[in-house]
Amino acid sequence: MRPVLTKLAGGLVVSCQAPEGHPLRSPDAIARLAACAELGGAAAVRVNHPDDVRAVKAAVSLPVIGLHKVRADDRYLITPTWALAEALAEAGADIIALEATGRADVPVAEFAGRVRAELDRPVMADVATLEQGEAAWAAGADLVASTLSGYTADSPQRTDPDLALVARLAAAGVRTVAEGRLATAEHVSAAFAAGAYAVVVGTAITDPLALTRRLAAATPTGTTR
Ligand SMILES: CC(=O)N[C@H](C=O)[C@@H](O)[C@H](O)[C@H](O)COP(=O)(O)O
Repeated sequence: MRPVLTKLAGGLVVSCQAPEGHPLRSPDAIARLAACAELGGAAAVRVNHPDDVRAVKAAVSLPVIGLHKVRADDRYLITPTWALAEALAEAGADIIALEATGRADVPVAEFAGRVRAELDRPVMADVATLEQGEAAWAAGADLVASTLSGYTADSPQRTDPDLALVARLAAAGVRTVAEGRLATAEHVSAAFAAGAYAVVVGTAITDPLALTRRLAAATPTGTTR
């Protein structure tokens, strides 16, 4: 196993991302979120776009999982092309996350193989289903993440983490990362109990806008403001 992967074992990965229009949308703000993650005990961070990867690499010594989201008709795809993966490696990403739902430009076996061989980086395959996860693992992905469950038509639509998928992937011998809607310490513990190798938490740590909206909506005046 590549050394960087061992650093993630049993650890918390903090996803430090902010979309266009968000008050935290700047590489400097993302780097500050990553610094908080490092001080707080995260094992790694997950970062969108080469500009943010560069800023984070300069600010922290944690491993960086790089991705590049591309807007499609229905949702964001995760690093769906070779050129985007190449740019993330150039920016210093230690692990490349990519779309492994069948919607990348190239089949997952070819994509994962090229990232590992030509970019010399481990691959985190973002999937929505057990079948996609098993296929990505068979294709040589180093990590398989439940990231996209709940965001595709072929996966269960739910508001809590898909820990059933995590458990099934882990039981199939896949090195599995629990990602997507983990929001509490109980979710984190349950993900490891289900067999996760690592967990990723984003919104619940790094998006004060979403957190404010959720709690403001629970106030008597929240819905009228
Ligand atoms: C579906 C999709 O595009 N997920 C993205 C993947 O990088 C991010 O928007 C999520 O914040 C990340 O997966 C962490 O999940 P959560 O924020 O729920 O903890």
